[in-house]
Amino acid sequence: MTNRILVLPGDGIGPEITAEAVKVLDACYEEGFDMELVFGKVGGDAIDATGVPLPDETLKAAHDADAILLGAVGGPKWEALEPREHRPEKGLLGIRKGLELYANLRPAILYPQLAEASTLRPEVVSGLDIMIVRELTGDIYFGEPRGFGEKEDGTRYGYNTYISDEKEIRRIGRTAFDLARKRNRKVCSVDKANVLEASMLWREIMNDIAKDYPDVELSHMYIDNASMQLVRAPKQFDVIVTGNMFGDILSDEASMLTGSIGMLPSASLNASGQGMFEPSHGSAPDIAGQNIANPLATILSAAMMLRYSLEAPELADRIERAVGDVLDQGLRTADIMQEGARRVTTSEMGDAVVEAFKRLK
Ligand SMILES: NC(=O)C1=CN([C@@H]2O[C@H](COP(=O)(O)OP(=O)(O)OC[C@H]3O[C@@H](n4cnc5c(N)ncnc54)[C@H](O)[C@@H]3O)[C@@H](O)[C@H]2O)C=CC1
Ligand SMILES: CC(C)CC(=O)C(=O)O
Ligand SMILES: [Mg+2]
Repeated sequence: MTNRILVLPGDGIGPEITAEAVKVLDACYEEGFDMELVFGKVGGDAIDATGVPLPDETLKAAHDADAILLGAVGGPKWEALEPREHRPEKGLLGIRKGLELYANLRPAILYPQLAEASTLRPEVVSGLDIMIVRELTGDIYFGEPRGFGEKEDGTRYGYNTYISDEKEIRRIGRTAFDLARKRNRKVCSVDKANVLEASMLWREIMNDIAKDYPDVELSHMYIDNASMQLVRAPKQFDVIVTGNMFGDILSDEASMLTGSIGMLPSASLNASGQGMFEPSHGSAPDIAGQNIANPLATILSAAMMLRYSLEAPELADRIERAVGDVLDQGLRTADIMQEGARRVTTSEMGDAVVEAFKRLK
């Protein structure tokens, strides 16, 4: 069966990094992986072409695809655009919601070759392998009402609603516990249940789910403490399960433990296993167009796509080994550059991964 992959390069460094992941997918194709790539527009790229960040055509193509590979969206060109529903980020959120991609998996794995690139001492991070499970279609990013208002005295305000419902909490909780069973059987649920009602319900439901998983250890941590613990002693964590906003922030923090945000891939899955795969970072406008961005997070996201949505785990393993191989060779983009290593461009890094992939049959 032909695997239909929708590629959405997006904005900023998006086109540069997705091009490198596509090279790796092409190498899979050359070895018999049956796929068809379809290209589409989202974010600022779509706004420039059609006036909206998520054209109907893109959403339909997303529904029709077996998996989606996305670069990143957003940038200064569109950040003050009105109406705000038409800003690039709404295109990304629209796909997540439209396909009900509620389970965002963000693995923070330290490649041993990058121990020196981590912001923490090697002994604190060596062997680091955390799975952050972030709820992706609820929380304050989607809660209504939201908007701006004005008080009687003329003071303006902005407001959002943090709402978590039982169904959403249960399904993401189960995702986390199921994953923990395949790992080290430890789930840490991160919330702010000392202050927020939405978090109090979250914690109650997590405790309830835990009754079905007596073999998995559940702990709870407040988000402020978790942010601190993640840089104090990150190896205490196995699976972290948390809400949309806390997970967004914690995963960027965790990325620095692995050397760079350019190393952190992600999978966003729905109940039928369909998924969107994208690096955890944004469109990096500060380095866009210079061929210096790290494409490895996107290449590793393509590997997650092969593992989680397209039933080709052996190709996923091989891509991950190829990434290890290029790091062994001492090849580094600017963000993970180390003394004695060889600095390479975005496209040189992609070429090197393809070369290693072909060699590591
Ligand atoms: N999934 C998405 O499409 C996301 C989009 N955004 C959007 O991206 C734009 C920029 O947001 P920022 O807050 O600056 O976050 P960002 O993640 O784009 O960049 C933060 C910093 O990390 C660096 N960086 C990011 N990816 C890199 C890579 N692959 N290689 C080397 N360095 C890398 C950037 O150069 C920058 O210094 C905004 O419009 C934001 O809304 C932000 C996060 C996620
Ligand atoms: C548009 C943002 C919510 C995207 C983001 O920062 C993320 O998913 O990490
Ligand atoms: Mg983010």
